[in-house]
Amino acid sequence: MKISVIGCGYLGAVHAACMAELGHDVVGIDVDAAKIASLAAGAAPFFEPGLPELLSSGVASGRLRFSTDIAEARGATVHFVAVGTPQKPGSDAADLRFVDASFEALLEHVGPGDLVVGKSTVPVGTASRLAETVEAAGATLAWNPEFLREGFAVQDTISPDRLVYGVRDGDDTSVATLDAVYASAIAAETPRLVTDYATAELVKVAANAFLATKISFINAMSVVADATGANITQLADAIGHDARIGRRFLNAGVGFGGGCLPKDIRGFMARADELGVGESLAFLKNVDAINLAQRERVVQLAVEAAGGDLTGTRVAILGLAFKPDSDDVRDSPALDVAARLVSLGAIVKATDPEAIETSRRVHPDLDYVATVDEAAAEADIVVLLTEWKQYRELDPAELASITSGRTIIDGRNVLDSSRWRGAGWEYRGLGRP
Ligand SMILES: NC(=O)c1ccc[n+]([C@@H]2O[C@H](COP(=O)([O-])OP(=O)(O)OC[C@H]3O[C@@H](n4cnc5c(N)ncnc54)[C@H](O)[C@@H]3O)[C@@H](O)[C@H]2O)c1
Ligand SMILES: O=c1ccn([C@@H]2O[C@H](COP(=O)(O)OP(=O)(O)O[C@H]3O[C@H](CO)[C@@H](O)[C@H](O)[C@H]3O)[C@@H](O)[C@H]2O)c(=O)[nH]1
Repeated sequence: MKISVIGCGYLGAVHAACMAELGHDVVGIDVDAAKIASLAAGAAPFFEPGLPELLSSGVASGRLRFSTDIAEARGATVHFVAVGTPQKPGSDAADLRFVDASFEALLEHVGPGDLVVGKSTVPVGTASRLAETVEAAGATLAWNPEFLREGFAVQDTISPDRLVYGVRDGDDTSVATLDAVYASAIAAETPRLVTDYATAELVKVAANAFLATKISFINAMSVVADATGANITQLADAIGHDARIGRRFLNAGVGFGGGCLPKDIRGFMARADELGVGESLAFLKNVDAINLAQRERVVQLAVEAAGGDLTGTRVAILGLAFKPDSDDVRDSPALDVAARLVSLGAIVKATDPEAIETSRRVHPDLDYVATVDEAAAEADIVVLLTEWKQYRELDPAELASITSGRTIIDGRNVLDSSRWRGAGWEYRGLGRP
């Protein structure tokens, strides 16, 4: 099939490359000329495992092209829209200006019978509004929310755990078109749910709200664990054995960040307010507040370790990305904590395997170093904030040979506390006695 993908960021670039991998003829379009130049050369403009291989093979095969010219969408029959929907400046609501602009530009180039497919995460009600303009242009709209996780984006796109198609009632043609797009997943019997627009939009934000709630639940438990000497990891293991609860997304730590969970729960609350049902989502305010408080807890652990005043204390920060296997620092708890420690007078050296350049764009003032050794040299306190594999596997004895202090703050609760204590370190986690 001939496919266009409008918006080639963390979602769209992966989607375009995966669609080409599945055998489709794909053009990816973005207004960011630098991003398109990189993609057109077969190089990933951000870190995502598996993406470089798909880009280079797709571009080499001729099945994958990139352009800044929206007119290149002409000729495709399925058009995915994957532009950003960030938080509106000064508000909790989603900013739809990129969605509106991309639809306006795209609709000048769609043909009769084309299918426009919304992938961006949008406030419920957006699709039915956009459907009118799409239909006026002779095309049809479907909303097909995306559930991929950064770090696993390629596998999540090729083999999703479910597909959701939001379509007009009885629109079997769009369902058949999407089934053809996702033929390999359909053949693998991936659950596929056909819904109306509103349900498809809500499925997406409800899923993220649930995940955020699960993380804040365990983080709230970690506060109680700290107050009682209980161990949050054992608690999570124990409740996680209950299949109704499940162990995944019960890792207490510095909390959730990224370009999705934080802004999606806020956008969901803002939309619910507009709909007059804000009270029903009031609990999400606590989810957000608990999450942000985790960052402060880590900062306080550092203040305590420094004897009450961080002025002049040398702190090594390990990890800046919002999660491992990503260079994304949008709303990253790690980068936020690093900046707060600096503002409290600490002398911070920060490192990350992939996220230094992206961090530098947000906080050019921070002192970035390439390796753990450089960050930890002479440090009084070491703070682990993103659980990259290489940080989880750190050898406490080796690290002790280069640091001045012996305090490790495990902001992700991933280190073996007895091993670190056994090697002479003061170990501090969140809810870990
Ligand atoms: N990142 C994820 O893991 C993920 C997963 C599921 C859903 N989503 C949703 O997908 C959407 C995109 O997220 P993202 O993380 O890829 O954002 P992003 O900021 O990385 O990418 C958005 C891209 O859209 C481009 N763009 C903006 N206006 C445009 C226009 N008029 N025409 C063409 N391109 C335009 C930008 O230049 C940018 O490259 C959001 O709604 C997000 O909530 C993201
Ligand atoms: O037990 C856990 C699990 C995750 N996190 C944090 O939660 C954040 C989000 O993690 P994750 O959900 O794995 O990453 P994303 O790539 O942001 O993916 C989420 O957001 C995407 C965009 O909407 C959705 O498509 C995905 O389904 C949804 O998981 C990260 O900061 C993690 O460190 C925790 O603190 N504890």
